[in-house]
Amino acid sequence: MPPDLRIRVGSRTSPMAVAQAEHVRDLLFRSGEDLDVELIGIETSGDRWQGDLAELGGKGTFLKEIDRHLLRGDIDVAVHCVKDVPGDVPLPEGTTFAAYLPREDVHDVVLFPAGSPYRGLDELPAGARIGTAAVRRKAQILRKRPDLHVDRIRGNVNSRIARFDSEGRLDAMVLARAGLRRIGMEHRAVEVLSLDDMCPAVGAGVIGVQCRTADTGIVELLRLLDDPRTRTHVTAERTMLRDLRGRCNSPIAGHCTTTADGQLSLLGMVFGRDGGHFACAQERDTLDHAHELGARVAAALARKGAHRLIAGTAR
Ligand SMILES: NCc1[nH]cc(CCC(=O)O)c1CC(=O)O
Repeated sequence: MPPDLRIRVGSRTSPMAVAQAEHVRDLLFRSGEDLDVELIGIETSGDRWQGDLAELGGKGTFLKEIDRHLLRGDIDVAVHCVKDVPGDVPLPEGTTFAAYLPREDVHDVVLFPAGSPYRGLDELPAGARIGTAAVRRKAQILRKRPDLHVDRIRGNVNSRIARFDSEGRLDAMVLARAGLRRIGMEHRAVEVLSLDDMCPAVGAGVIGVQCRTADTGIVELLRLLDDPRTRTHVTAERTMLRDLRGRCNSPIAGHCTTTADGQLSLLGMVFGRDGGHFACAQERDTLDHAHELGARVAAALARKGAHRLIAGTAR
């Protein structure tokens, strides 16, 4: 007997994206349904392009190309890092994130070259070079250590680590622990940055699984993988991001958690380019008010000058 349902799962071709798609495939197999799951790698122009992503139209470029495959029916399911889903454009009509997998670790970590005598950002001498592509990380590194140089490094996580090791140009590099874990490189993390020193990106550590809204069978199947607590946290964070009209690489951080007494707590931060200026707001609400909470934190940040900071015009 052929399986009841054949599902084509699309993802980008980087090792991290493939690991995520394989994880979703394994979860689908374990769902108990009779399935045939095929993984389809989609090489996007952003993966081939080695220049500045902003010139290509930003991180959303990857998403748009994968969306097109989903809408055209070349794939049935797309697997994304929620962190990479732009906050300022709506999802394409006719698609939905039917599952958010349980959130993984949200800490950023610091890598050092082999043989480095240093074990933490605090130990680095003035003028040391730190690699990261995220303005959120750059601002928070400079907030603590304005004497360090932050250099852009881009490409997928494996190629970043390969260049970091081979070029010897940088004294340290900051990456997400969740991403390292997915590609089996967690042993490279030397320092784990505290959440106070490095507020995570909106959607950090969350894998989102998208499908066509009209595919009710697949929507129902993916629902089995959905983690309601993660969905609530992502809803609060992404409502905040949307209201701030955060671009893919805006200097915005946001982290929603559930407190011990069962409330939602959302911390939002917006940074100026040099890390010297920032706005910060934290609010609480009940579990059924994730949207309202996100909107309230965004409004509080706006009152504190968030839009000038995002535009890079604060002083
Ligand atoms: N921008 C790339 C990206 N998108 C998601 C992750 C890490 C895993 C996650 O937070 O979901 C990474 C790598 C990194 O930031 O080091």
